[in-house]
Amino acid sequence: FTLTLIHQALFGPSAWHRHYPVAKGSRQSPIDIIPDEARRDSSLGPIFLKYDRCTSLSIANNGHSVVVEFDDSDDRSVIQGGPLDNPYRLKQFHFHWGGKGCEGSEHTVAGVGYASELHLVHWNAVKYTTYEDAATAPDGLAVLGIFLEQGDDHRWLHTITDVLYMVKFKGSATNFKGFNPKCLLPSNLHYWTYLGSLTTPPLHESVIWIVLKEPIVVSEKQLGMFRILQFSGEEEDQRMRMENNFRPPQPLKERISVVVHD
Ligand SMILES: Cc1cc(C)cc(S(N)(=O)=O)c1
Ligand SMILES: [Zn+2]
Repeated sequence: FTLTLIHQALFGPSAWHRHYPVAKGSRQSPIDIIPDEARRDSSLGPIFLKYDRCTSLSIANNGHSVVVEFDDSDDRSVIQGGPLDNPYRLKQFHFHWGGKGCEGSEHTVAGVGYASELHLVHWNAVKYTTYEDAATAPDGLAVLGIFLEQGDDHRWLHTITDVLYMVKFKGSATNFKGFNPKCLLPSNLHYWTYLGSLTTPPLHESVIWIVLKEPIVVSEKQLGMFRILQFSGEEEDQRMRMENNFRPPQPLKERISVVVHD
């Protein structure tokens, strides 16, 4: 327990500003979304998700989360519409979660967190030639955030939780082809959107955030499967269970507010 506290103090969110001064920037993520203060913008339309099943490639443990990578060499799997000027290509998705019974989402809604949060990361391949270039540009990335609420078993999440044992340790990866993330979407795509950042270092302020209002429901058992993952590598003797890998909400600063579409 004390090891975790020391680890948090040295490497956790409150220490990131030492190596990444942008951590105290003007458009940091996540934030606490206050629905009653969200502005309506009639020019803001619905988002469209075109996810082609055959672009998923692999699932990996990168020491911070479990990530499913996609083939982003063309526009087969994209998000478009809403606040976006052009299609953004799906590159990867990953999760953030808490400890047993604790909250683990990054964004909160009127101060309330969810059990977990799924991030589908897309990049602007129309304006930028590589993901790396897009990741440092103010309109380079579009991340779709989906809350996971604890309840009944999710019908499709087992396709991910069933293979987590294969990527238990940092640096491990395995084949994960033919997965369509459409099965992880809630029934409606009403969303809040605001300009923000990556929520883990390097914290680039390059993300147009689109956070869905409706959570998906997953069971405590399925959430518990994420906690078999380790922050540490197989060879490290200090076993560090991967949990509470979320950044707390950051100051809204001069961002007037979030915009809502429903
Ligand atoms: C460091 C980092 C990289 C990527 C692609 C995405 C994020 S996040 N959690 O903001 O979606 C963080
Ligand atoms: Zn994330």
